Amino acid sequence: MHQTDNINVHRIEKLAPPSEIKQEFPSSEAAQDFVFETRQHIQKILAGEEDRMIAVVGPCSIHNVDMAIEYATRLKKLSDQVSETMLVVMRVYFEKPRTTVGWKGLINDPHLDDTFDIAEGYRLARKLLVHLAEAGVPAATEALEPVTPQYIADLISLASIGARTTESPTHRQMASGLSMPIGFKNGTDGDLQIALDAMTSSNAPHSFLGIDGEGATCVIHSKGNPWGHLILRGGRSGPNYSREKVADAIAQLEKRNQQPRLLVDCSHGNSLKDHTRQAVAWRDVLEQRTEGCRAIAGMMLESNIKPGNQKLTEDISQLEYGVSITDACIGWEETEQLLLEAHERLKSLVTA
Ligand SMILES: O=C[C@H](O)[C@H](O)COP(=O)(O)O
Ligand SMILES: C=C(OP(=O)(O)O)C(=O)O
Repeated sequence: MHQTDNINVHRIEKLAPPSEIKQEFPSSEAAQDFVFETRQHIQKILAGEEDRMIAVVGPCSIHNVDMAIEYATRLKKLSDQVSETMLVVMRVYFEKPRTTVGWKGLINDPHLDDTFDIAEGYRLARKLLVHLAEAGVPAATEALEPVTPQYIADLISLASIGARTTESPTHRQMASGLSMPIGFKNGTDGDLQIALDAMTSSNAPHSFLGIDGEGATCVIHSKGNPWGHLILRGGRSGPNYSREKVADAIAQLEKRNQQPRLLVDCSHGNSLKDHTRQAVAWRDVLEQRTEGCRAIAGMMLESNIKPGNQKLTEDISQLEYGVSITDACIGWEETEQLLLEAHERLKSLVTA
């Protein structure tokens, strides 16, 4: 008899359920309150009820928890300085959707050596997220694997669905049940339609497959997520943060009776993947906002302790501390400069 299933599967491992990992790294009452309150502020900004902007700032990916904590410590100090004009949320991206193949992030491969110790990945992710929430640093992440939210979503204030998965019904369903506001990136080709459709889809209730806290397969009946928003990230057709492109995005949102609120990702297609161009996008978008474009609710920067990026080598002891192992990021000095500059320019827009 020929075997007809699991032909292309090498091995299947059981994974500790969310409840077990959460018990190891529980979130405190203070952390829960902090996440709850941060989400409320983000919602108010998205609804146009707060004059501040959202600034999602941080590494392309987290590959070293100590490094992430050092980054967060710097960011906390900086966000306190600019808190009157911006709600700074740290990019704490644990899952990387690759174009083809490559390291898929700290959760998938926490030891950076293709051992795929996912249970340890979830432990490290929770350990870091608990630390951040207790230190008063809000976390934003990309929601990629549909089971991951059961492990970490209680500690996340803002999520996004990436350019490669915005068109996926599975991700839209997952988004419909997530507890935090969720941004949808336009497609890698620059197409906005898939993100607009994703907002409509995730705003509706869905019944779909997922896991519960014990790791059992379940049917999840979601209510719909009313806090979907658009993220302009540029694409193969070029950047899409110009006045013209932003006006077109707003018109498309309005035509669909969707809230005309969006975030601009200054990296990816909007920087043509050249980190030195993120500042160009940042300043342009900031000018649009200071000229009165209220629909721009926030901006995103890929930033790290040191600028640029490096290849993930087999000998990880050779990795340079503070440098991204995925997309190139701006360094800390430039991050500080861009946020402080934005703070000065946004002051006049904030009513006491
Ligand atoms: O932000 C991260 C990357 O742009 C995304 O994961 C795709 O990366 P890749 O094209 O290097 O695989
Ligand atoms: C993968 C990312 O972006 P995008 O989906 O826009 O490529 C990201 O923000 O890490």
